[in-house]
Amino acid sequence: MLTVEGVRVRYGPLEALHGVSLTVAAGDVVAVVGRNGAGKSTLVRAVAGYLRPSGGRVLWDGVDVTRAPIGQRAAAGVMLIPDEGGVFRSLTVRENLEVFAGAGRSDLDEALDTFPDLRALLRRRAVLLSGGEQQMLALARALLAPWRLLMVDELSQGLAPYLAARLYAVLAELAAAHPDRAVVLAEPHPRAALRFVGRVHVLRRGELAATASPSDFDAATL
Ligand SMILES: Nc1ncnc2c1ncn2[C@@H]1O[C@H](COP(=O)(O)OP(=O)(O)OP(=O)(O)O)[C@@H](O)[C@H]1O
Repeated sequence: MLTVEGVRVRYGPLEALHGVSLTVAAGDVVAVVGRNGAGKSTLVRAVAGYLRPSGGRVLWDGVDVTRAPIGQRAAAGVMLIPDEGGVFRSLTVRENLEVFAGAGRSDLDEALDTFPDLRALLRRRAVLLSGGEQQMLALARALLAPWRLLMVDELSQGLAPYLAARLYAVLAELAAAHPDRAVVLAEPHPRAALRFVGRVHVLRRGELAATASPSDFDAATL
């Protein structure tokens, strides 16, 4: 489904990714781990189209989308929840969900059934939500879009461990229920995510340093 081939990304004079290659197949739930600054966010942003690689290729269903705009990739099912969550802070919870559900679609039940805590918050502005509630809203919104590849950058950031575990479990269940879908978790602190993923890609200083099964993954390799 996704093939990343030798992708390089530069920020001005700094090259943050030095030719990273990996694949994600339908049904996969994978973690991309690495220390702060290793290049995790850069990689998922390049896949989603927020950043233009300076080298290499991103293939989606075999089609070269390296230079395709974000909207075109999103329409094809490639979705990123960025590390700042990406919710519209001045809109209410309901409005945030409706924007993503698309014109004419009023059925928010699928997302609200998955995150029932949001039902009581529908009229609250996103800016007033706690960090955990904002993460739930960001994920709930993503569920309303027609995603096939969902990448979440630092899902566990600022969350209580029980809540992070619940959100990982929701994503893993969604991937299991829809074998044509895949989930990529970019995580600096991978321990809590490991039991939900089938594979771990370790990024180190902009390079893919290792790929391991969660049981073989050794945090010392970070
Ligand atoms: N907008 C930017 N301008 C310049 N350099 C950047 C920019 N964004 C990231 N970098 C640099 O690129 C490298 C990779 O950063 P990136 O954010 O991808 O790492 P990360 O693994 O996601 O880290 P973290 O876990 O801290 O989010 C780092 O050296 C970082 O300083």
